[in-house]
Amino acid sequence: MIEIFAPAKINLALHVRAKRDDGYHELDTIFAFANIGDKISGQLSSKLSMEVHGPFGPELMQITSTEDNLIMRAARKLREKYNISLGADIILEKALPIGAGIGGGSADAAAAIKLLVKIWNIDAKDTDLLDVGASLGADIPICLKGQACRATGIGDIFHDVDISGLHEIHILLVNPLIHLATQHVFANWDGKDAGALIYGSAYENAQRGCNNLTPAAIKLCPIINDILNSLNNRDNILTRMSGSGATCFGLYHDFESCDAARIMMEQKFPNMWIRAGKII
Ligand SMILES: C[C@](O)(CO)[C@H](O)COP(=O)(O)OP(=O)(O)OC[C@H]1O[C@@H](n2ccc(N)nc2=O)[C@H](O)[C@@H]1O
Ligand SMILES: Nc1ncnc2c1ncn2[C@@H]1O[C@H](COP(=O)(O)OP(=O)(O)OP(=O)(O)O)[C@@H](O)[C@H]1O
Repeated sequence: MIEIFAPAKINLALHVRAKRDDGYHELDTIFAFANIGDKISGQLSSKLSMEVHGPFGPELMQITSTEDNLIMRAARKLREKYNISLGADIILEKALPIGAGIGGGSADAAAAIKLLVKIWNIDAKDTDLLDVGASLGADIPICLKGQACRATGIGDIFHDVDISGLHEIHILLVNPLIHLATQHVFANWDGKDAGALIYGSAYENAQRGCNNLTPAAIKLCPIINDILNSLNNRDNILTRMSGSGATCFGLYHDFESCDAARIMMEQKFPNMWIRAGKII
């Protein structure tokens, strides 16, 4: 059995710049990952199958059939592209909330691609795998890359950026357990270009940037505003929403401040999904 971690994707800054003719939006974003995520494991088999477990497993099975799961879609694409007749038994441990702006499905698809490349012993070029990922979702290429960076295009053109200091940062994720559909949030964007992220390092871009999908997400899910206000205090480096929401995050220099914020948020919002971890 091989196991691959599928970490939550965090947009430390997300600048939506323009709507393209194909309906997608040009972005400028700083991606990072947290040590909080799903787990995908699997082994070689004659058929392709998947099981879903974990706290968000039942919800995922209710809204998405196994065949439509991004993991199975990625597996079928790989089999077609590399002419593979083997199968695999895949197990997803779903720990990330669904439709949460932290790329859960994208992280799973990327982890499944990595897993199956190993199980099926595929001699694949990284660029070809990125193409397979991109054909399934805008966030999958960055989840395949799995490293903090700046991205433009629809989030698929990567730029080197100084990421020093990021790995020491503690992060608190807070999700109200309200599913926000990415396309609805984009449809409510105010159309104002937030500009390019040209402030230097990833850390500086995070501090000086913003997430200009936040007003659109708050319109659809007003409690995001309460979460952001509660997270925002003098002990943290930054408070922001990730992606199209509704997950918000606080960044902290040390474990103690992050843990104190976790306890405070758990008392205030006992029914929300709240996790403390680190940027990886
Ligand atoms: C907002 C982000 O989370 C930031 O990382 C991502 O760009 C979203 O990536 P994703 O969920 O993988 O997106 P996809 O599954 O490809 O697209 C879902 C929907 O989001 C909208 N979408 C997505 C990405 C993008 N750059 N512009 C868009 O307008 C489109 O309406 C699309 O139909
Ligand atoms: N393995 C999976 N995990 C989660 N969602 C999946 C998965 N496979 C398919 N989906 C579908 O994808 C939709 C988006 O889920 P996901 O959790 O990736 O959203 P998200 O966190 O908002 O993503 P992003 O941050 O990339 O916009 C779900 O509504 C679900 O129907």
